[in-house]
Amino acid sequence: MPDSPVLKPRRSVLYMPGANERALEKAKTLSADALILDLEDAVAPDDKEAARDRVCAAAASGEYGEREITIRVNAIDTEWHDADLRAAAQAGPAAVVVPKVSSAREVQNIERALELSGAPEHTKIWAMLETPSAILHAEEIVSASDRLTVLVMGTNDLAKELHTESAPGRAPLLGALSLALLATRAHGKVILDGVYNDVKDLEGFEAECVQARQFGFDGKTLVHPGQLEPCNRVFSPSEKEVENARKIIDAFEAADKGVVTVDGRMIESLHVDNARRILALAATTASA
Ligand SMILES: CC(C)(COP(=O)(O)OP(=O)(O)OC[C@H]1O[C@@H](n2cnc3c(N)ncnc32)[C@H](O)[C@@H]1OP(=O)(O)O)[C@@H](O)C(=O)NCCC(=O)NCCSC(=O)C[C@H](O)C(=O)O
Ligand SMILES: [Mg+2]
Repeated sequence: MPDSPVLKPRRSVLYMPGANERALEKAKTLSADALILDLEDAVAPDDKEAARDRVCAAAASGEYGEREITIRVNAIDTEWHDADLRAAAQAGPAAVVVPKVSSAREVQNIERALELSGAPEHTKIWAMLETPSAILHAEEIVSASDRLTVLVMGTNDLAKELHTESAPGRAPLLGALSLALLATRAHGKVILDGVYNDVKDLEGFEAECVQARQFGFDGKTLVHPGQLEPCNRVFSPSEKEVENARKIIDAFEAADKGVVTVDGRMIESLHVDNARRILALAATTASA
C-alpha cells in the first residue's frame, strides 16, 4: 500500500553533501523531518567512493532519531550508480532517492536491483522528476511500483533542461509542477517541492514555501539548515487552521445532515475529510 501523505511529516527534507563529515554530524541535531544524504551533485567525482562509505555508515548508525534518513544515489547512466544502489540497499535507509528518473521501466529496474541486493522492505524508492520526459511520464512513474512512495521535484535540472529563466512566482515551471502533483494525488503518494538556491534570501524562500503548500505539496527539499524553521512553520497547520478544522467536524457531526454552515460557509462531508487531514497532520507535527 502507498504511504498515506499524512502519516509521516515530510515538511522539511534537507540535502547534505555525503562528503561533508561536519554536516553529517550536525544533522543529528537539526529539526528536519527527513535528510537526503547526497552522493550525486554535491559530491565531486574523486570523493564519490569515500562519500558512499560515509553515507552508508551514517544511514545504518541509528543516530538520527526520528528523522527519516535517505540516500541519493548517482544517476542510472553513471559509473557509480550500481555500486551506490548495492551499498544503499545493504545500509537499509528509509529510502533510496534516485535522480533523473524518466520512465516506469527505470523504476521497475531499481525495484528489482534493490530486491536482488537484499534491501529491507522498509527501504522505499523516492524518484526525482527533473527531466521533460519525467514530467510527461509522471503518472506511469509514480504508479510503477508500490515501493515508490515519494516523488521529489528537481527544479534546478528541470529549469536547465527546459531552458527556463528565473521569473517571479516560478511561472515557467508551474505547468510541470502541476502535472507532477496531479500524478501523485491520482495515486495517493507523497510529493516534495524542489530547492530554493539562495540560502541568504529567507523572505523569498518563505514565499516559495507558501506557494508550494498552496499548490498541495507535502513539503519542500532544502539545502541549508537556515531554511528549516520557516519551512516547518509554513507546512504545519497553524493554530487557527486546527481550531477551524475542529469546528467543522463538530458542527457537521452535531447536525447529522449532509450540509451545514460554519461561519457562513457551506460545509459538506468533503470539507470534513479535509478537516480530518489537517488534524492528522497537526498531530504528526505537534511535538516536532
Ligand atoms: C549551500 C552551502 C554550500 C552553503 O554552505 P556554507 O557556506 O558552509 O554554509 P554556512 O556557513 O552558512 O553553514 C552553517 C553551518 O551549517 C552547516 N550546514 C550547511 N549546509 C548544511 C546542510 N545542507 N546540511 C547540514 N549542515 C549544513 C555547515 O556545516 C555549518 O556548520 P558549522 O560549521 O557547524 O556551524 C551548503 O549549505 C550546502 O552544501 N548545502 C547542500 C548542497 C547540496 O546538498 N546540494 C545538492 C542537492 S540540491 C539538488 O541537487 C537539487 C536537484 O537535484 C535539482 O535539480 O534541483
Ligand atoms: Mg538535479
